[in-house]
This record gives sequence, structure tokens and C-alpha cells, in this order.
Amino acid sequence: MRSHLESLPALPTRDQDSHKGSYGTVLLIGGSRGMAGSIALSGIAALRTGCGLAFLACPESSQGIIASFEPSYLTIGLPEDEDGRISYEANSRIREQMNSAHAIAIGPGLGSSRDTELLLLDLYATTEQPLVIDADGLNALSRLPDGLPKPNGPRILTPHPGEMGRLTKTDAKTVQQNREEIAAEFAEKQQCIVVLKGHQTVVTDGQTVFVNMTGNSGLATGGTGDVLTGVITSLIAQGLSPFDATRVGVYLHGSAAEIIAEKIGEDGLIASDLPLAVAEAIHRYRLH
Ligand SMILES: NC(=O)C1=CN([C@@H]2O[C@H](COP(=O)(O)OP(=O)(O)OC[C@H]3O[C@@H](n4cnc5c(N)ncnc54)[C@H](OP(=O)(O)O)[C@@H]3O)[C@@H](O)[C@H]2O)[C@@H](O)CC1
Ligand SMILES: Nc1ncnc2c1ncn2[C@@H]1O[C@H](COP(=O)(O)OP(=O)(O)O)[C@@H](O)[C@H]1O
Ligand SMILES: [Mg+2]
Repeated sequence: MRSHLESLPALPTRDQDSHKGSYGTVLLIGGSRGMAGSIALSGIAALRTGCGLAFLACPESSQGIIASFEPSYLTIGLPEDEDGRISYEANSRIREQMNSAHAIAIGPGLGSSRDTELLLLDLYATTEQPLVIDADGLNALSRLPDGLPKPNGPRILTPHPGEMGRLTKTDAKTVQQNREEIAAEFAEKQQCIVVLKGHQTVVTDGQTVFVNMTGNSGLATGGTGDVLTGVITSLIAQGLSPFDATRVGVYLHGSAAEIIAEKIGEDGLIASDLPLAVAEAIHRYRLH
């Protein structure tokens, strides 16, 4: 089914008599050494999508640089290993912070290690809140020897074809040959929502399959997926169901790229252009 504007749900209303607590809190986990920008892009995008508060949890040596990208979110420094990746010791601090989060995302710039695999295994199996898993979070899930555990809450996986190939023990080329069926089969088997990214992104919960028609080649640049993670997590925190938040988020992310292309074309779009354009896409979406 093609995901057209008419078939998409309305966004929650914003009362004039509201406050930041009315729009939900997100917790975003990632941003290891050398990839601090990725979780910052997710955090800025979450705020530009309208959530009330965004907490970014990252290795403590990345905290200063991540905080300096954007003063509007809060940062939490976590124990790390010698390569600047979050260590398993961070689990208790993450769990403490999770209590106040309405939606959580993990993966952008997380890095890969045995500890990140153990963290993912634990969070995936036990977290009650909706959990968006992207990038190295997906890579960690792909490496679990016994496959994915049964989730204890909604799970939204956002692989690009390379990551989907790792999850399904095939490769990107095989995935691209049969995008809708592979995504739907995986979603049904694992009881999760799958966002198979790329041109005409597929969103499926295993029962229904949506194909998004917004976006352009300007999105083929580093960091745009990290932005999408923030957008979807923010919409869930604001009260949309995980499936609605995901298909609306993918639509808005593509619309944002189209808004930028109207002004500067597709060649020079960079990921940090997107969050403000997502805000404009939301404005247009509400006016429709
Ligand atoms: N600013 C920052 O800090 C940024 C940090 N980032 C962080 O970097 C980490 C690594 O993530 P990553 O996605 O760059 O690498 P990886 O998972 O090896 O994927 C590449 C493989 O997938 C394939 N592939 C991808 N898309 C495809 C498509 N549409 N269609 C078909 N194939 C496709 C691709 O194929 P190829 O290009 O070879 O044809 C290749 O094989 C991660 O933590 C992330 O968060 C980035 O977010 C950037 C900004
Ligand atoms: N040609 C394209 N047309 C439409 N969307 C695209 C295109 N190329 C990439 N995208 C979108 O850009 C984003 C890229 O995400 P991802 O591959 O995770 O990048 P990164 O990890 O660098 O942030 C996804 O939302 C994907 O659907
Ligand atoms: Mg990515």
C-alpha cells in the first residue's frame, strides 16, 4: 500500500495551555568517539519534531562535544571502554534514566563491542517502553548467537538494506530484490515494526505494508538516517502509536528533503539541514 498524505493519521493537537511535560520525553543512546555527530543529529531532530525534552546518553568522553552541538537537549555521560564506546557498566544508569522516558532510541554511533551486544540484548528483551533500534544497535542484534529475544514492549527497527542483510543473514543485494516481502516476514516473525530504508522506504508491522513516496536523492548522505531515528522516537513520545509514528515519521523525513530541494536542490543537502525542514514539513502537514 502506498503511504499517501490522505491515508496518514493526524498529529496530536498542541493546546496553548500546555508545557514541555505535555509533549513527552525521549532518551537517545549512542554517540561514541568519532561518531558524536550521529546522536546529536537524532537529538536535534527529536526536538524539531516537537517532543518536550530530549536526553542524550553517550560515553562520558563524548559528552562535551555532543552538548556543544545544541544547547536545547540534555546530555548524560556514561561509563565507557578504552575506545570511547559505552560499556556494560552503563546499564544501571541507563535504566534509571529510562524511567522518565516515553520513548527510547539506541544505535546511532553506538559502535560495536561485546558490551554493546549485551546492552542491546538486555534492553531489547526487557524494556517496556517503545524502543527504536538503528545503526550499530541493529548490528549488535544481528550478532546475537541465539537470534532476537522476545520483546517486552514495542520495537521499531530501522535498517538500511545493508543492515537488513545482516539481520536476515543475507546481503543488501538480496534484500533489494524483494524489499516488501523480506521486511514483512521479519516483522511478523520478530513481532516488531520494520522500516526498510532507501528509495521508497517500506514500513511494516508484518500485517500491513506501507511504501513511502516522499524523499529524494538528497537523502543519500551520511547522517540522514540518524535524523529519522530522532523523528520517529519524538512522535512516539508525543503519543502516536508506534506504527503511526513510524509511517508519519518516514513521510515527514522525506517531505523535509523535498522542502530543502525546492530551495537548494538535491546535491548539497546535508543531514544537519533536515531537522529544521522537518519542522516545516510538520507545519505543512498540519495545514493540509
Ligand atoms: N555523523 C556521524 O557521526 C555519522 C555516523 N554514522 C554511524 O556510522 C556507523 C556505520 O553506519 P553506516 O550505515 O555508515 O555503515 P554500514 O552499516 O556498514 O552500512 C554500509 C553498508 O550498507 C549498504 N547500504 C547502505 N544503504 C544502502 C542502500 N540504500 N542500498 C543498498 N545498500 C546500502 C552499503 O552498500 P554499498 O555502499 O557498499 O553499496 C554498505 O555495504 C553507524 O553507527 C552510524 O550511526 C552514520 O550514521 C553516518 C553519520
Ligand atoms: N535515494 C533515496 N531516496 C529516498 N530516500 C533515501 C535515498 N537514499 C537514502 N534515503 C534515506 O536516507 C536515510 C539514510 O539512512 P542511513 O542509511 O541509515 O544513513 P546514516 O546511517 O548515514 O544516517 C534513510 O531514511 C533512507 O530512506
Ligand atoms: Mg544509519
